[in-house]
Amino acid sequence: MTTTPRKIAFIGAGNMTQSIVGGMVRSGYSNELIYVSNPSVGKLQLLQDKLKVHTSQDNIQVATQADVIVLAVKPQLMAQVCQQLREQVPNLSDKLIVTIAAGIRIEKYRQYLGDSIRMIRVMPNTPSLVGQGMSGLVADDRVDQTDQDFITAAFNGVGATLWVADEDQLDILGAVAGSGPAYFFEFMASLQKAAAALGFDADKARAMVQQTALGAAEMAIASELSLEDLRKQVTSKGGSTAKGIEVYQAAEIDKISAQAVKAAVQRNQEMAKLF
Ligand SMILES: NC(=O)C1=CN([C@@H]2O[C@H](COP(=O)(O)OP(=O)(O)OC[C@H]3O[C@@H](n4cnc5c(N)ncnc54)[C@H](OP(=O)(O)O)[C@@H]3O)[C@@H](O)[C@H]2O)C=CC1
Ligand SMILES: O=C(O)[C@@H]1CCC=N1
Repeated sequence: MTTTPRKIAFIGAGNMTQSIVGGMVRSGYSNELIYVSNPSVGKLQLLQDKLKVHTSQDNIQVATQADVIVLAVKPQLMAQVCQQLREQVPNLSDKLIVTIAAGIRIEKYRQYLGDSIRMIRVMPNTPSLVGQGMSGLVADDRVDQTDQDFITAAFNGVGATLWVADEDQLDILGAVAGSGPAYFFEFMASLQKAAAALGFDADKARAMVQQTALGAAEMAIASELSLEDLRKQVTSKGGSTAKGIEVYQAAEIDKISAQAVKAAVQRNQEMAKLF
């Protein structure tokens, strides 16, 4: 998909912006077209040194120059940041507004930024930094195909994209894929600790865990087998894996994941009300 490059401004230079901007530049998006603002200078300096994008401590300055504004602050700060943009950025309704914040609904942004905005909500994740992100997207009915293609291409540059039907689905995607890297890191850390407890030093334990995670993920992507069948391929009858899997199943791993995802969805819904 070829799209016309646009000037894109990120408001907030935290974890997620660092990942997306890093991934975009690495995938060939011109750093000349990327602007980032943040109140403290440390993160801006990092972006400037590594990626040579434009940086500023002034949200209004970067937002005014851009065709696309990406809101990348914590949900708690969104109202305040939007208020400032609404008051001080000329022609806001001509710009495409993208938000990556969890929870907050498009309807709320219309209250914050004015009823005439056009908006896409994206739910990315931090592996965008290494080009392996998973981003969910949903647009309001004012966004045209050109806007959708532009944002799809930008986020395809940092991984995979999935348009979802509505904001309820985005909450679920966020609870699985947005938060998901944290679940996988938690699980990987637990395996690392298990190996360390049996005598491996932490570095070697980490190396074996992360390479195994990578191999399993790549196999899952490459294979047409179900995840269940891939698991069975490893689980020799009467063998060692069966004993390990028995432990996970006895602890009801499916139930644990279902509870974790539900809890995260619920928090997205709470944030929609709170912020
Ligand atoms: N982290 C993740 O995995 C994901 C996060 N998200 C969403 O992305 C958004 C950002 O999250 P994340 O990057 O983790 O958060 P961070 O806290 O890492 O980043 C937020 C950034 O916003 C900056 N900031 C604070 N106040 C302002 C302001 N008034 N104007 C401009 N910038 C400001 C902060 O600067 P300073 O530190 O200097 O105060 C900080 O650098 C959230 O809404 C979250 O829901 C979505 C998907 C995944
Ligand atoms: O924890 C959060 O609220 C954000 C959204 C998904 C990942 N981080």
